[in-house]
Amino acid sequence: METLKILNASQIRALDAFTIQKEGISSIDLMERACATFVNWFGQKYFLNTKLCVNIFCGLGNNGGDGLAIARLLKQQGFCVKVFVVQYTDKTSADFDINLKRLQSFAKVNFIKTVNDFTLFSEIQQNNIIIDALLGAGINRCVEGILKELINTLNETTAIKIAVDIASGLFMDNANDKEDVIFKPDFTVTFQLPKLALMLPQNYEFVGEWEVLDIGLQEQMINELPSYYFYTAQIFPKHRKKFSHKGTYGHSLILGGSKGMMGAAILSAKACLRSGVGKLTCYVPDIAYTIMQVSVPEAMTLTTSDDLDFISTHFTEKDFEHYQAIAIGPGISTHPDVYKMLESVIIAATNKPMVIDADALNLLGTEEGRSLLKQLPPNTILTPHPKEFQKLLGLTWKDDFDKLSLLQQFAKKHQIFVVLKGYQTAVATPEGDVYFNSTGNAGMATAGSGDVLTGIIVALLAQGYSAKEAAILGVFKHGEAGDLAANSRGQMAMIASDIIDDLRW
Ligand SMILES: NC(=O)C1=CN([C@@H]2O[C@H](COP(=O)(O)OP(=O)(O)OC[C@H]3O[C@@H](n4cnc5c(N)ncnc54)[C@H](O)[C@@H]3O)[C@@H](O)[C@H]2O)[C@@H](O)CC1
Ligand SMILES: [K+]
Repeated sequence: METLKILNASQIRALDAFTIQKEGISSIDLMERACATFVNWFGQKYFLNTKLCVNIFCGLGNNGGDGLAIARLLKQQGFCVKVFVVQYTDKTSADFDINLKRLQSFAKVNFIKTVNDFTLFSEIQQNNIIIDALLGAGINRCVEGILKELINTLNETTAIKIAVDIASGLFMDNANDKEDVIFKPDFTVTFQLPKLALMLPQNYEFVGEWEVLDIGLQEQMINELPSYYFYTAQIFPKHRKKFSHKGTYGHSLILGGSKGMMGAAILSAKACLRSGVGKLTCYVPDIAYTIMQVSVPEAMTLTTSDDLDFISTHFTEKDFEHYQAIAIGPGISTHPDVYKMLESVIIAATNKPMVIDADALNLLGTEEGRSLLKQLPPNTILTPHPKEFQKLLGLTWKDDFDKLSLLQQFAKKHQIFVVLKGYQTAVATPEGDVYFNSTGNAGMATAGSGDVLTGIIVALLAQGYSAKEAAILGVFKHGEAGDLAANSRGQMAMIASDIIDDLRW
């Protein structure tokens, strides 16, 4: 698994300083390296678009210093560049000063002191570019005064907007107030590592698409610095053995379905079979026996014998002895008898890897259900979307940073994995670590998509992947299949079955 560690602003400052000391370079050299990397990225993206004018807005600290260096390097590459420095204070950083001198020797720099000076850039057009180098990682309060006016004005333009390192005004490690004025970029180009602020849904319009540029900060220190947060960049499944047979890859049990909701169980079953499991048994209500047998011929089917619309069986440990992993939830309904069934499963599955989803989460998210949480076997995987997670908690959160911390506490308290679904799905571990997923798209916000994920995860569990591997890899491959489906037919046309069809291992 390849992950990028997410470090906070002060850790990144320490990392910068360590790199400078270790390599025996000066901070201005590191800035130059970062800016050259940025300009290389920019050149690859906009090389053919010679007509565009690049408007670079610089603050007075090192983010502003970056802006000045980027201006110089872009000008050297033949881009049309206009530079604006906002003089909101008298204080400048040393590297800002050096880069201002370097730039002024061959380019004009416009200074903005008051709103009246905004006429200097009034002609920014639709196909122009704005580079935001006003404030970066050094921000310690919300923006005010001339900076606020400027950011509001820039946000109203139709130009393509690019933030250097992080959008000006956006806090890296904690929540902004709703009223804060923040630059709204189309792209955030951030240095070395992703930042926590880029992971959270509430910041979406202040991030846009984002990309990390490797500026060669010291790997050794990145490895040593502690963090709870990781971004899953790439992850590979294990190889299958040549002399293996279906017994090698485990037997999954999916408990799912009720009248009118058999689709959920079928989607889970198909996704499970497409994810390398050796054998699959689906336990469904009596009324759904034929439906399951016809829809998923590869799966064995067991049923209740009570003629009911839902599964109300009371399971014991013995019922599960032939299975390596269990999934419960897709389409089971929230009937009180189903709650009793769920309770029996949780008690009987003490030593089985298990994934709990959908209606099973709704049942656990009731007053009565929450008391069952402490009985969950360690390492159980829960896959709630935010609404389900809110019910599981029995309380709501102030903002996404608060939600994240509640997620970590919840996973730690119950010693389980919680897959909080959404864009950049967050997988929380019993240690309180969080892995943000890098695959997936809004086309996956469609009925049945979660059932597919449950099927993938239970297949991985049955094959002997640890709960951590199954949750992180499952989420990653689910998103990857979603991206393939979106590429072939577009996000709006996607349905959950397309995600199954596009699973590639
Ligand atoms: N440290 C390094 O070696 C490197 C730093 N780099 C750049 O440096 C940036 C960080 O630079 P700085 O630490 O100088 O900080 P910034 O340039 O983000 O901010 C400058 C200063 O503005 C003040 N400030 C904070 N909040 C403010 C607000 N709301 N309104 C007005 N002023 C405010 C603070 O005194 C802060 O130090 C990074 O984001 C990155 O762009 C890159 O050049 C890569 C290398
Ligand atoms: K910025």
